[in-house]
Amino acid sequence: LSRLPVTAQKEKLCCTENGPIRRNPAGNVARPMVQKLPEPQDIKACLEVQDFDTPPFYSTSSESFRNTIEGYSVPEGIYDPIVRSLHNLAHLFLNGTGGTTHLSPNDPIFVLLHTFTDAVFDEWLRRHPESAVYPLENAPIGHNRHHNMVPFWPPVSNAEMFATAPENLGYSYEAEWPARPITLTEIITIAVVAALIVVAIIFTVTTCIVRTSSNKTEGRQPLLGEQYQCYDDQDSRHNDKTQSVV
Ligand SMILES: O=C1C=c2cc(C(=O)O)[nH]c2=CC1=O
Repeated sequence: LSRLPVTAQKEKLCCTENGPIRRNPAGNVARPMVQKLPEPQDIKACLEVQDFDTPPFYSTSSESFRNTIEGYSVPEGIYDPIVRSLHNLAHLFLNGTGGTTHLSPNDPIFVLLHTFTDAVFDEWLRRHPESAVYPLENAPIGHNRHHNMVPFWPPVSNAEMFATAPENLGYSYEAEWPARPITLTEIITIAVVAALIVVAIIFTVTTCIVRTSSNKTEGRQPLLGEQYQCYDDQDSRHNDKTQSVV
């Protein structure tokens, strides 16, 4: 705020009762758990949560990607009422306008935080195409698949926005994501391919050794081996003019 022109500093940036934007990052001494920001490994962990959402499709849902990225679960997905992580933790860390619901959009960090949260969601959609299922019913009002998102106009449903960005929405995120863990199927495939390569190598090497050694053995044999001697004996018998042939 101090970097704004003096006139802007005196003005209310937005029409709230809260006055100018306030930040006191990591300053909430009453809540030590919100004195830190989320870590990169928290992003990695939440990207591995399998299901998009789980009953009751609320802030108490456990093992739900939606509730985890929102920040009501530990980053691995287990719901814990005292935990604040990821998106919520970033809000609460700001400890001021940006940490107060309904005022937080007044802090410009809001846009960055929510854009990054959407980028994580986009990456999750990409990694879990098989379990990317938006709740059809039983979610709170406005949060079922075909409900329209309030307050957008013209109306747009949750289902329409439950889509990967570049392919469906016309924008993309430039972010480096932690490596995806190898799945069991991939481990089995790699093991089978590696085993086949090892067998092929052993077969090739063995064949070469056998051929080389048999070539060597053949090479050492006298040109006139037993069979040639045999022919030789026969020939000499035929040629022996002293023996009568019957
Ligand atoms: O502005 C917000 C403030 C929040 C505080 C929490 C919390 O978990 O206590 N969550 C928030 C979300 C916001 O958007």
